[in-house]
Amino acid sequence: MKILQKKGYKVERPLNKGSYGTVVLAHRLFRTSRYKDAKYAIKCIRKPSPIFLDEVNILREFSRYRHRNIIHFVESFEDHVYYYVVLEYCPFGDLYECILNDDFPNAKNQPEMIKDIFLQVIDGVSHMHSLGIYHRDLKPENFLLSLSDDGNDLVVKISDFGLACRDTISHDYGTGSDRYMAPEQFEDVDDMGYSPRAADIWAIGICLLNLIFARNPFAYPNERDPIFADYVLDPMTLFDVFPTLSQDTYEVLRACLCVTPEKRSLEKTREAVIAVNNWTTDGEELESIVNEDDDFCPSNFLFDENIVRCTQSDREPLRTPSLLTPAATTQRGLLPSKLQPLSDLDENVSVTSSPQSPISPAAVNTSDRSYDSGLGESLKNMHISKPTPMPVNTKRSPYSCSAPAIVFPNSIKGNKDHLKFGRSWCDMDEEEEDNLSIGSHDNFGTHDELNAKDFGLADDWNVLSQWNDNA
Ligand SMILES: Nc1ncnc2c1ncn2[C@@H]1O[C@H](COP(=O)(O)OP(=O)(O)OP(=O)(O)O)[C@@H](O)[C@H]1O
Repeated sequence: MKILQKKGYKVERPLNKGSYGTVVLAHRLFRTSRYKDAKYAIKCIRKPSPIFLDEVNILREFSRYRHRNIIHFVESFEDHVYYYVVLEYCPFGDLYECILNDDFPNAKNQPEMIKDIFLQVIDGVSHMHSLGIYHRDLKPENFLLSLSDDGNDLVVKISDFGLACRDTISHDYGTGSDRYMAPEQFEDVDDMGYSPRAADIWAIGICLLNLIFARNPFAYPNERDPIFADYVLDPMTLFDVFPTLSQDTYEVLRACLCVTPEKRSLEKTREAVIAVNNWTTDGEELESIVNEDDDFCPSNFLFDENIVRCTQSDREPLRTPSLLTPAATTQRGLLPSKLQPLSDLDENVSVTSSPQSPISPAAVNTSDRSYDSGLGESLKNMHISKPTPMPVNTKRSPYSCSAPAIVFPNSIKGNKDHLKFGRSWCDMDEEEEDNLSIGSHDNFGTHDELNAKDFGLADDWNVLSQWNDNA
């Protein structure tokens, strides 16, 4: 019961709730050379857990081959109720939070920062892949933010390896989060499996669009999403979805958001990012914006180190269901058995013409349907700052009037022995959301006496409080 205390940690407050348990902030009761930091994040995973061992094994490997852009694992232990994973604490939140709160410097005003952040993401992913580890759930929620040791730089840390694998070919279709999933990862098209490496590269392409536009391009990578369908036919339709998309950004996407997995390249993505002068067409070039007075300074962005910026449990939901292995009876039956033949980013496509309104095959072919019904509705629901609640266990097809509903399996909350799943905390059902809606952003940041009940963390929090109190 008092294992945390015995191990030298005192829990301060819950940080957030993930699919598998609660993450708490704890400080060390005494420091040693091994435990240099004052604060740690402890992921408390309720037993039984399908992911604990795999995640810890992968985290251990990262501690042998440390990288500044991968979360640092400290130790793990367990009692009869929980597994505990002790991690370095990232006090400045995750990228999702920054995008959602609009306090992440935007593409127009801080283009260099977007470049820096994204290059760090690429570095972290590249290191991970060099160790033969593939994340499969890369998304802004899993990019935590910290400061460099000298306090001058914002450092991105890739976290949450609960869905990571070492398979070069995976058959776990539907693993990850719909909006970030590569098409071949989303559903089984030809029973050939998919490359998790290539799937990760696709995901970071989506993350880049999140960073620049605070939106997701696709609700899910299936042709029943009209925007994705158009993209498959002609990638330049992205210029319709994001009217201020720059040619530079498009060049980056040409390297990572290829529908054909084999064409995705992390190295080419990196080269294209380095070459970016402007992310959007509504800003000036990087050089003219970043002058001496306006130089990037993390402390301006990050404010007070003591403010816990991450993990407000009341943050607006960004619907990104994370299914590890969807049940056989799920949306699979509702999806077309095969994707249409996929076109790709065409190396020969002329991109020198005005990118704003490409006359694309998709646009021509779909002239008889209401584009608004798909695009407008889709964008409305995809805009990160105005998310629409979409309970996990109810029909969800807000993207297109014509799209059949996707029904999540009831069993997702039931017997999990046969169904390993990962739900982002923001994909909770309505009942859970009601519990969360009471808390406020300010309260979380300013009151140490956190009312955990208001944040839906009551169960775990009460147990953890008892451990501390009884100690
Ligand atoms: N080291 C950390 N420092 C600060 N906050 C953290 C840390 N680790 C996790 N968190 C917070 O806790 C949340 C949940 O953590 P994590 O994603 O590891 O759990 P999970 O149960 O695997 O979640 P998911 O539902 O995404 O699968 C994160 O989104 C983040 O807000």
